[in-house]
Amino acid sequence: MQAADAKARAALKKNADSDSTLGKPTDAVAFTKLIQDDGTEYYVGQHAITDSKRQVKVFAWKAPLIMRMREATAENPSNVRSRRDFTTAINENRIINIDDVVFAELASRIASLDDPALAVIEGDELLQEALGRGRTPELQQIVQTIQAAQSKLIRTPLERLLVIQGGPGTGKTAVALHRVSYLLFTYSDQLDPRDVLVVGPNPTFTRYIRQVLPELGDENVNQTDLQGMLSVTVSVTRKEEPAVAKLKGDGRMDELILNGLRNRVRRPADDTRFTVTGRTWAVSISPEDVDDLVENLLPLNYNNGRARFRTALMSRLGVLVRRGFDNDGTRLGRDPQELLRAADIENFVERVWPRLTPPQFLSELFGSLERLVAAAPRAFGSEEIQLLRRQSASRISEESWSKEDLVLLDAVQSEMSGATETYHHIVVDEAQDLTPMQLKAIANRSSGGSMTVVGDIAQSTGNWARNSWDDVVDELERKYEAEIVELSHGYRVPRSVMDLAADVLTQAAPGITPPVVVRDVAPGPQFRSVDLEEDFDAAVLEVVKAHSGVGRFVGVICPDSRRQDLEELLDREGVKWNDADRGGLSQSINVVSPVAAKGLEFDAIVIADPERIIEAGPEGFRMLYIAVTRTTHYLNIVHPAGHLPEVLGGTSQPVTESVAVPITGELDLDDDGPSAERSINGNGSIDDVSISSPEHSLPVTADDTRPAPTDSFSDVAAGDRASRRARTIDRHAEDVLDDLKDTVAPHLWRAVLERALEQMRSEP
Ligand SMILES: Nc1ncnc2c1ncn2[C@@H]1O[C@H](COP(=O)(O)OP(=O)(O)OP(=O)(O)O)[C@@H](O)[C@H]1O
Repeated sequence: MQAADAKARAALKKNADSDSTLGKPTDAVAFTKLIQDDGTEYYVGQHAITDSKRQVKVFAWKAPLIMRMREATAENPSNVRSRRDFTTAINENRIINIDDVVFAELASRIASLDDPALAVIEGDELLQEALGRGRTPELQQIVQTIQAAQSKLIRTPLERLLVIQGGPGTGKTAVALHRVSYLLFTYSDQLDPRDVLVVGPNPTFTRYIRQVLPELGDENVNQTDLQGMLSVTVSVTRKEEPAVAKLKGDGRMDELILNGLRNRVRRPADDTRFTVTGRTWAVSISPEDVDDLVENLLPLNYNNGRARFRTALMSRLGVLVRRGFDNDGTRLGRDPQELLRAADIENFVERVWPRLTPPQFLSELFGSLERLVAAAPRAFGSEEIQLLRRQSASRISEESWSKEDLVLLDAVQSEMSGATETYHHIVVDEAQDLTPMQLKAIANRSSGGSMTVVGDIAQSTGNWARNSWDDVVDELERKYEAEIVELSHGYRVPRSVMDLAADVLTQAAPGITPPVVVRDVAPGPQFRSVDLEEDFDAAVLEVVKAHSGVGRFVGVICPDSRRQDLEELLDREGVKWNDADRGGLSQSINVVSPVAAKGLEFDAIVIADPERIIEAGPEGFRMLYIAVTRTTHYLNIVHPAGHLPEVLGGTSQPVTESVAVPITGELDLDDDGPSAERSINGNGSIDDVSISSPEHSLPVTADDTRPAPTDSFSDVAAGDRASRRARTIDRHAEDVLDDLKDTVAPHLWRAVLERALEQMRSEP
């Protein structure tokens, strides 16, 4: 049976969700039993199961009642006495393990602990088992182990602008997708899967996440990357200079486009005469008449305005024809408009209000300095206008377009037609990188402002790398005020790796706290120093093969400058590998650029030359932070001898163009940063000791964890620390000055700085 409308479809789907035939016969019937204080029992599974009298035997995980009960914690059991988790054999509906949590008992056990929440997560066997599993090229659903903090976000009501901030691996993507499933279930009378749009940063990411919703029983949700979301399809053949790319993402481009379109409507310089069939006289339209006709139509979208202009013109000319007949004293026996020549009308409309396509408009705008100057809002500088100016191709089909142009073409399309497909709920992943123009394109597609926006400010890179959610929220806030909520536990990255990442974070995003890690995994980060440049790629390959040889899902994160050589070596050696920057992921070896690695995860990450990743920038430290945090288990860092960056415990100081300014949280000016004080010992665990660097302390072996520190280097370490601190302070001071210069008149600098210090001191 076909459902005629969205509501009926939703009702059918809801019924189907409680149909015991959903899911495979080998799926677990239920995975949890919740028992309330009064003894009532609730079985929970992937799908609801009802008996012949339509009594629910097993509740779907996403039923609001169940979600609320699963948020029970030891401190706040909310009428839930105990929870029993069942583990079933894979592809066999047979229980192989049972784990019981009795909340009162748990409460007394953890009462004395420093961080009870963490202790509970660490002690959650089912979760730990799930996190320890090997990864695949597709993200998996997490219904059985959703954590209380995640559940609260999943359950946030539909009509919200929810922003989820969280460090790497805190489950933001997983939460956003499970939220979609929850919303489709709970608001099935208002929300059809086709009303939901999930937007990711690139096609590889979309492929990586696309199975989660169908696995949860939700087909037909639109999942796409940003480029795929746009309404204009032209192929991208042009790469912009960074300054041009940044400018084209600027929100002011919207106004430039609007002005540019309005400027295309032109009044003729002289009167225009229109022949009247069968008459010796003609009717004419003056420039002032055109002004009158156009005035009220300009605020309409361009195409609609054009159509209305044509109608208004015809009716005005009709009046003039009728008047002419009256003056002649002749009877007009038909519609006066029929006496006008269609070609004359079309030519005139085309002269005043030309028919345009988005590519034609943009090509002509960028190709004319005069048009650009006329369209540029006052805030545009002359250098900015020059940045946009380019030679138009002689034929529109030969014009070259950049990916930044695509967003502009989309904006032109929407200004022209006023019609963009809209969605009731939009999920935006990796939102921290989006340009204002991209954000506008997304906001344009939201029918009422209901969105789930996820990302991590510390991983914000690109031309619009940012240090807060403020401007993102400004672009997206229409009907609802944004609620920014943070996830603080990291489920992906093992502790020893996150400790290393935390050192990188001090440079990447000072002031941001790394996630609280919930698992330990041996062996911790492994370092490999390579003496000769000609041996470098072979050393990377050796490490990669060691992982792929035992069936691990490997990501090789490689800076662009090393990419071609590495790819050639892989091909020469006949190694099967996959280019993760184009298309999808393969089960075994995937070569990926730092920026495309965002959002992905692998069993093993091999970083080839971290120093070059930092130097390639922009936001090189953030790129390295992203690279380090992609692993669920193994991390290998291969570097040329003497070129291990200081933030990873080496001695090299990569030359970077930009250093992120502090973001949030307290500034601890006396903090030397953990990188100066920590080292990883031979077992991969971390000791709080002072050392200089592994390269000073021991000869570098072929494949080595960072060696244990020795006391004899503590003086060097102190000296290093002092000079590093001085350099860090210098850099930040320069950043603060740059910001001041950009935003405050010079005579106010001192007062502003003094006031800022005062405010900092008075903050709790
Ligand atoms: N409650 C959970 N139970 C089991 N696995 C979980 C849970 N939460 C998160 N994970 C797992 O942790 C990993 C990281 O999750 P996810 O990719 O959603 O994190 P993220 O915050 O989006 O990371 P990034 O910032 O790197 O994009 C995934 O493998 C996910 O399945």
